[in-house]
Amino acid sequence: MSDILEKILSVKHDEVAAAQKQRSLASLRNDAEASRSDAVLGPRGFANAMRDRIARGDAAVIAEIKKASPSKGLLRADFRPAEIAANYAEHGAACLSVLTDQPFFQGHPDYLQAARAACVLPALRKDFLVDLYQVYEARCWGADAILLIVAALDHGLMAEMEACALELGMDVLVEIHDGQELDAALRLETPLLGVNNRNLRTFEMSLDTTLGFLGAIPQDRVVVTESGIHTPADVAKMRGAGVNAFLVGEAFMRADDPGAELARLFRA
Ligand SMILES: O=C(O)c1ccccc1NCC(=O)[C@H](O)[C@H](O)COP(=O)(O)O
Repeated sequence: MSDILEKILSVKHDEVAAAQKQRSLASLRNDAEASRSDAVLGPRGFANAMRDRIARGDAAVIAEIKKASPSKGLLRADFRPAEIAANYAEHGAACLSVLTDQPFFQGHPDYLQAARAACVLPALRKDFLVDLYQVYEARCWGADAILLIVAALDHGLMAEMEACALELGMDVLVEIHDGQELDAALRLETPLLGVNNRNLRTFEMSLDTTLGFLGAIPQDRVVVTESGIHTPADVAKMRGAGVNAFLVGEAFMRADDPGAELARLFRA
């Protein structure tokens, strides 16, 4: 029986096939290339925003905007992406992560555009990318970075997608969860290496997943701990181990005031 990740990936292949019937790759690529020099859509420098925070001694927080998730269902009924983005920016987020997946996370490409327009922060297209077509889409929608999940991709295609993203001026967050995936991630150029504490097939969660990788990750990579960060103690545990970059969704989405919750978790 297929797990949730397999189901998501199958839907993504169908979505790409359907989108390509509406609009050719060549047409999409033209707009993606033109967007590089667009005053509004031009890339904002996701990796640099992360590195700047860390160089100042602060935590670099990628604050996520997600309405729902497969593991937890609806997270936030009163969901206004632009307001949330501005609120995150006011409270010190380094970057945004915006779900564009609709069937599993109730996301939308419009949310990415609205969030980005509401503040100056760079934004990640948070979705399950399985095809170059989605990389061009991401840039057309104003994404400053894309997520590449090692478990979801053939390694040759992953390298091609990274090269395409970099060529378009976007950064890449590469995501791993288990040991065999690290080598493939390190073959990419990106400095941003996400370790997902959530097993995307079983939803099991352990912050020890990030901690277990630390000895094996070269110093020139920025380790981003992803998922399951809920308390100041979780943040302190990570920072104590030398992890200074975070991707947080649920804890903020469930709070009355997501930005204030960000400040509360990361104040120290
Ligand atoms: O969040 C899920 O339920 C999920 C299920 C299947 C694949 C991916 C999933 N989440 C993506 C993420 O990794 C998180 O949105 C992100 O790391 C933030 O996690 P959290 O702070 O725990 O919301």
